[in-house]
Amino acid sequence: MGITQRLLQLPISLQLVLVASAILLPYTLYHFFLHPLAGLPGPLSAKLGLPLFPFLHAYRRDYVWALAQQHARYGPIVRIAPNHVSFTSARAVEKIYAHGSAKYLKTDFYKSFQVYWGRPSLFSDVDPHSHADRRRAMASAYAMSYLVKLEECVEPCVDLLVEQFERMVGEAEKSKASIDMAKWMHFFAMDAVGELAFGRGFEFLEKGSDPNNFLLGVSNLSHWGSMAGFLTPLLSRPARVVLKWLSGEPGGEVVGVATRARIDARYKAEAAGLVDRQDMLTKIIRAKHPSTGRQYDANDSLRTAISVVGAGSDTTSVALSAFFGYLVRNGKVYEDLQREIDEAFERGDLSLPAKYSKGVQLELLQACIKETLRLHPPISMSLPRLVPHGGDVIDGRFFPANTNVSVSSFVLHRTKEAFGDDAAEWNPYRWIGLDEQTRREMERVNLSFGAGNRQCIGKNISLMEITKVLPTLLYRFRFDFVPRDRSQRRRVPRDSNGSEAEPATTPWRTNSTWFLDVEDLVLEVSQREV
Ligand code: HEM
Repeated sequence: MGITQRLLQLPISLQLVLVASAILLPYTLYHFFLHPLAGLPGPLSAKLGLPLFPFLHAYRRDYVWALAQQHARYGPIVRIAPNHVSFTSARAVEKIYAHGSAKYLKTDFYKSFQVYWGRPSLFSDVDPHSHADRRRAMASAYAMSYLVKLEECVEPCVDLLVEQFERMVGEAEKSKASIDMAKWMHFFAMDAVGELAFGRGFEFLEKGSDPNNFLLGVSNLSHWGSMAGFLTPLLSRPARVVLKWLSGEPGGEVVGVATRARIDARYKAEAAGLVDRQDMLTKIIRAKHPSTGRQYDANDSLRTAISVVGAGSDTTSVALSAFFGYLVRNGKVYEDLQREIDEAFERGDLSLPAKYSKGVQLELLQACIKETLRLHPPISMSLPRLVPHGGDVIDGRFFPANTNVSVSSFVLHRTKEAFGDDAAEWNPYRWIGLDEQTRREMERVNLSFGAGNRQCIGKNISLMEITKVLPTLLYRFRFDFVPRDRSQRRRVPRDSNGSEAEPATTPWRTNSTWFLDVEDLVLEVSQREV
């Protein structure tokens, strides 16, 4: 009997396995032995040609910790997917995210968001020319000179947050309220961004709740985006359905539903000449395409405003929550910071709510914010870029054109090479009293807001929000972490080093999707005598 006949006599399932192996074998052998990245260390799946490692850990919401483990095991250069290399050195940062250079472009990873919303936004646009046009058109909405106007829009949210805390403390037994700071910081950041980008907050602070599961929708979208990014070329309709199922309901479409009506109403008011409010939405609607001079249409404005919500809400809320999570565990810093804030109020430098221009002068406060963003960078995904035409040398090794390369801020910021022996610790004093040279070296490896042409355009807005709300809350209230036993926790907490933490001593749970989310940060809040 010939070999073909013998094979045909095998059970059909075995025949299918053999056919699949015959097709896949050359593919895996190529990736293992012949691919230009073959020989680089990394997870086996990458060597076999499968993007399983990043996808699986995005799905499990533990991407940053898994990546940190790979680097601890293999060193500063790791092949994490068939065509994706992760680095952890200052030299790689300088090459990949060089300032003033558009050589290394964003990869298809970002296109997953285009697939979701139909067209690119300022954040997800991978084309350097249309991105440059968008960035120029939107520059005035983010300009430093406009910040004072935006600060006025955010102020009612700070007042409302304080009122709600006063109410909760007033109603609590012994005037000590257990408040989930992660939830309330999320409400604050989302309402603030709503005021800026949609002309009105989303009423989370007013209601103290999220009846339409809007925040869950944003969080599920962030999970979706982190998984989908690694599969972009394969994002067929069935794959999208499966990803949607994996990331859960509701999806990001709740954002579109909640925001469309606001944009339409503002367009009508704008046409009738009834808009005198100076917020980002005014700028977004009036923005003109730099080349054609034409205004963007309502769909474009909606996408731009949604991208402000996507990029500017969870990031700020994560930063605020992480700040409290670290502060309550560091008594000495808390004491010093409280003194700095109280003295500023006594001198009359700060008033309620705190002004950005004054808060920015508080040295320790600013150091605490910087340190929080260092150790807990709110964007948890690495920011992949394409090696340009002709290939390039990174970290002493040549990489061919179109290799995906990235540096994870989370992993880089925790290396001793970047931040010294105590890199894994929250130590705000590291940012104080630096000579110019050391400060520049630390900034060189500080990727919290990204770097280069695609650096965060909303950095000043978010620092304004954070600098207003923190001294205001810390002046009015005392925050303590009261150890809780396991039965009081919704889930076993994970500390920011990724390990399952002792529930009694860890104030939060963290997750790594697009954002390094903070959850379940319940603190005991009481009013201070001021
Ligand atoms: C603590 C708060 C924030 C952090 C840590 C943060 C971080 C970042 C990072 C790392 C990037 C670069 C992403 C990449 O290279 O792929 C980025 C981009 C961006 N951010 Fe932020 N962000 C924050 C707040 C905000 C706010 C409040 C806004 C809007 C009001 C905003 C709007 C944007 C936009 C539009 C981009 C895309 C810019 C471009 O590609 O030209 N961000 N952000």
